[in-house]
Amino acid sequence: MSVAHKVALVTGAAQGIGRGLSEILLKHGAKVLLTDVNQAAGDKTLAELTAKYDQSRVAFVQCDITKQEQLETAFATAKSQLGGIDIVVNNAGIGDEGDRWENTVDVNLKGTVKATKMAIDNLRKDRGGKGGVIVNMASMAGLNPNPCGPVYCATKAAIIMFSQCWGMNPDVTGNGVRINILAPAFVDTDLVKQQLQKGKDVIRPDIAAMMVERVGIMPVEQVAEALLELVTDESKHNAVLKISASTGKSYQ
Ligand SMILES: NC(=O)C1=CN([C@@H]2O[C@H](COP(=O)(O)OP(=O)(O)OC[C@H]3O[C@@H](n4cnc5c(N)ncnc54)[C@H](O)[C@@H]3O)[C@@H](O)[C@H]2O)C=CC1
Ligand SMILES: CCCCC/C=C\C=C\C(=O)C/C=C\C/C=C\CCCC(=O)O
Repeated sequence: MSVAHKVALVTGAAQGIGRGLSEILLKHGAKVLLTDVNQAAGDKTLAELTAKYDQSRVAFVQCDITKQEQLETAFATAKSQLGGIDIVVNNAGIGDEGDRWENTVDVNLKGTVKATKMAIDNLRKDRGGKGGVIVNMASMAGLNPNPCGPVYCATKAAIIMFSQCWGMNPDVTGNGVRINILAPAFVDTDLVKQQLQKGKDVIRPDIAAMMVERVGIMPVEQVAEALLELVTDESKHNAVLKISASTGKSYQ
């Protein structure tokens, strides 16, 4: 499926991986609704992207994925402002592992669950949608255990299982909806910089540093190419695409 003229909604799109995923979709002709909890960063990214792409193809709406009503507004905005919804990328996530670990469950797991359920409801042909594809952002940390971020790893493992359970539901597949999962290893973003370089909220940052040394850190663009594959290749459904700087892409 070509993404040209399709409408994508991307969560956590103001910076990092989400911004990169949004940009590759724009480059290939999609319309993109950037959504993010951070209004200032979203406004800045929108200004930068409208300077590069047709401004009728990109918009921003503030949306905290833990808030049902803000998600509803975001999905409604994609329809009213960009003309529909074909692609939903549930990318927003955080890595707090210290005293704020419950936030990590709230955002990574509960927020992704809320947004996925809303995406399914909006895409299903029997509910007025056109069908389409959902890509949920997991992590290699949700597949390979490590001692550095037990809560983070658990949320990412849960995203994989949750997504695959919905992805094998005939009410979803039978109504034109594909669900895929992206599982990157380390990517060059603020999340990694803050958690690894400053040791913020990472349990055993020394071991995390050794993992980075062994696996390497990818540019955001490498993850964006992997997303495009999951969106455009219609044979990919319930696929878990792993990607790392050292081993490249492979399907689980
Ligand atoms: N950077 C990495 O090495 C890897 C990151 N990931 C995942 O990729 C996703 C993006 O991470 P990065 O770009 O690295 O992080 P980042 O911290 O650079 O960007 C995350 C974005 O999500 C937004 N966000 C945070 N909480 C939100 C909420 N409640 N609602 C809406 N937006 C929210 C932030 O404002 C920010 O713009 C996350 O789900 C992360 O777990 C997965 C594998 C590796
Ligand atoms: C979870 C590691 C500590 C926290 C570091 C900060 C952010 C990391 C975010 C990620 O999602 C990192 C992704 C993968 C790390 C886990 C495994 C990589 C090793 C894969 C392998 O064994 O080949």
